[in-house]
Amino acid sequence: MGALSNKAFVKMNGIGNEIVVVDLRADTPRAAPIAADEARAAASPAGAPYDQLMALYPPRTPGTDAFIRIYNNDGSEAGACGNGMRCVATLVSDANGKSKLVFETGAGILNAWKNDNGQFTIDMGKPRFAWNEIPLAEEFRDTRIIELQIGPIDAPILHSPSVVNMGNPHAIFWVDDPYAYDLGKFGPLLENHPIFPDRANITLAHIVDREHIVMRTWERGAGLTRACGSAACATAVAAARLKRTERKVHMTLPGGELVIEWRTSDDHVLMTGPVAFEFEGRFDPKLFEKAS
Ligand SMILES: N[C@H](CCC[C@H](N)C(=O)O)C(=O)O
Repeated sequence: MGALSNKAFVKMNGIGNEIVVVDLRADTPRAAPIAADEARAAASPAGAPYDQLMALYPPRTPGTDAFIRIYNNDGSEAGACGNGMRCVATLVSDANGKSKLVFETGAGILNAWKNDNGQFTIDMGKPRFAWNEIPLAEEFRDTRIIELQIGPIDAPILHSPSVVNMGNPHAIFWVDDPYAYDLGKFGPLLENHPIFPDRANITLAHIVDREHIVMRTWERGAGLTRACGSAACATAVAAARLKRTERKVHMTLPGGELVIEWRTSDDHVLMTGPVAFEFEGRFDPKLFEKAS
């Protein structure tokens, strides 16, 4: 029997990024990682359709509140999910009354804290820029802009993205209007481009001024979403690296607004924004009969 069968879940969203949270911390014996076909079954219409599922496991490192595994709706696992982390932080804080929390994910340990307005800030850690850390399939000495294009060779439709690893791989294409492109068509081509051996999240971004960026994202393993928090972090960092913005910017995504700050003192990226509760439910065991 899989880890999700008959398990309670909370459906939330982080500015429209569809998030399902499952708390497996009290399971005995300790809950197993969620199999890819089980994650896909949970995302089906008879389950709880999501962009990301955040599964909470008992802490692995003393002093942390939970170990978190993040699943995309195609069953793949991700190292980071900014919007999902704000959802988890809100739930855990509501339950234990703490306004400062520490979580561990596949990408490392991260801190979260509640602001006076009730919104959570997530410390997403340090961005990484080396070509083999993104990762890219071939060496680029400068990842602020890399050579990559789609469309006709002499009139490319999208070209010259910035690349950043924010716990997961991101490519950001700078455009005048992120809504003027068929991202549903180009997103999968770029996500699966051979230059990205681990695939990549694909963002189209427009720099409005030195403190404001408009963007939208085709997510690796989840497709078009209304918001991707780690992409907002990656985009803010990439724009600041190009010296086109300040290190603190507000970001407009299809589902809402985030504030991103790339802190000078330690190079960590801080993401702040709202979350919303939608409903609670329980996964029907029948969903997983065909899943392993
Ligand atoms: N929606 C998420 C990102 C999910 C990451 C995922 N699509 C991947 O890297 O595989 C966010 O708010 O950061």
